[in-house]
Amino acid sequence: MDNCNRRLQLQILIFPASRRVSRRPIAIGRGLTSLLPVFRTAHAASRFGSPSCAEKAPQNPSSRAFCLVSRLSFGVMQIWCMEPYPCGDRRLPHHVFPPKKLSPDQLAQKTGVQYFKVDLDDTVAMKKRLSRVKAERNVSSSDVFTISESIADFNDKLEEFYEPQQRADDVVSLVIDGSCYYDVEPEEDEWIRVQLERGDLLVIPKGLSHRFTTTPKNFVQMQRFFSKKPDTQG
Ligand SMILES: CSCCC(=O)C(=O)O
Repeated sequence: MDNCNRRLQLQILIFPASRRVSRRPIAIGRGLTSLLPVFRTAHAASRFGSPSCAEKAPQNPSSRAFCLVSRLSFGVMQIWCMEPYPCGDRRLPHHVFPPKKLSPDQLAQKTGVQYFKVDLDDTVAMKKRLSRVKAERNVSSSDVFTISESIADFNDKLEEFYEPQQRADDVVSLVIDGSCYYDVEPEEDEWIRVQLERGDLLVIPKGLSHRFTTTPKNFVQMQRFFSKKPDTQG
């Protein structure tokens, strides 16, 4: 064994993998340091879309990694380009590589999709925003839609909602609790993923191909607004 290999082996013996991860960034504080392995798992999950790599992603869909990373995004809506043929769990992020994020303005320019942040605790502001969207989008009714893994046909529902749809009316949704993804397809096989959380209001213009799924939290409650009766929308 040459000197170089001997040094490498010594390093591995002295700092086994789990310790090496948490040693280097000690200067940034214990709290964040302890999150690093979590970030790494989540990053791996989001970076890779191939079947082999998807297997490296957290197996438990309501994983701690996802919840922590999503909480650390500080409530700003996240939008990114998705790989065209995602393999494995559709609730994983399936970023293109290298990841490409979009701003709400870029999303609007590219797809016509509009996004608003609504402060659900400020009733006056919320009503103002909603009545504007309702007037502009010709909304005549709404319902409250909840999906969670406690419902009997949860997986069937997810299958159903992940089928690409094109609606004759705008799709208007306000997330009241939990989180979800809407994927929109401005060009064939070019998917953009929008992650919505509490207070996010999204308007998908009529005719734009889109699909829906939960995040790994498996729970979302949202108010959906219709220009026709809700029972026409499944
Ligand atoms: C969970 S509601 C989402 C369904 C949908 O995308 C649609 O109705 O077009």
